[in-house]
Amino acid sequence: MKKPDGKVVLLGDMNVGKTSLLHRYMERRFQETVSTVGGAFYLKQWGPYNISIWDTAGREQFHGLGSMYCRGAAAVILTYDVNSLQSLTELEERFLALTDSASADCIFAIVGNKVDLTDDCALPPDENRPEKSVASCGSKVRKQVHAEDAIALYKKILKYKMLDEKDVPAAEKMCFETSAKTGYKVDYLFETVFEMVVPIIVRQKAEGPPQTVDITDYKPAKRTKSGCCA
Ligand SMILES: Nc1nc2c(ncn2[C@@H]2O[C@H](COP(=O)(O)OP(=O)(O)OP(=O)(O)O)[C@@H](O)[C@H]2O)c(=O)[nH]1
Ligand SMILES: [Mg+2]
Repeated sequence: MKKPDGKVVLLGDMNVGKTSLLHRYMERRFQETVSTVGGAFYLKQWGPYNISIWDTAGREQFHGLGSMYCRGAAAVILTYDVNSLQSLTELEERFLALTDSASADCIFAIVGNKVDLTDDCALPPDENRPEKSVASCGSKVRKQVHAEDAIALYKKILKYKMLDEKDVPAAEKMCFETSAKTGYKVDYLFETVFEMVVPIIVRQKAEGPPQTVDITDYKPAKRTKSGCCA
């Protein structure tokens, strides 16, 4: 197997559509998924580089694995469901700290998935959208999370990382809305991220940081009396 030159990690709550987004991009289709256990990755050739794209499990009991997967990541795609405000809140409360192990110049993208379920009929036509299902809005629900909410989160991330807005890509550029089901903006998301990680890969290769996942770092979640993981 080819050795990856750089790493992109998808993080976010269970059920937001991380696996579906990755399938849509890599396999060019939408299919029923099962909730991810642990993590898995695809290798994507991008120019002369091999980029590993890690799909992680959103379920609470796998939470401890997240920072291990993020180690040295050149980009983290924080994913939420546009129909669940809670899934956006979770990104800040549960997932952001996992990115402490990412590369110091890691790129952050915030992605609101499942826009096909919303009544946002103002979606512009997009050539990446292979199906027509966004056209009808009749039975759709009002979006719970709006672009401004995602932009506010992006700004909080910059604060958390102590980064200056003028040194990083603009919030508007790094907040995406997608549909893994219809394919809406999925290629655009991944390709924008890949373009941005190339300079990071070049720097990482020059410096030679470790790119491997060390499973000895994984600390299992504590078991509660009821037998569930806390
Ligand atoms: N309508 C719609 N459903 C979607 C979309 N993306 C994913 N789903 C559905 O949402 C459910 C969860 O999708 P997954 O891709 O498994 O979610 P996940 O984030 O990988 O979840 P975990 O692996 O548990 O962390 C599945 O039933 C998908 O078919 C989308 O864009 N639109
Ligand atoms: Mg999954």
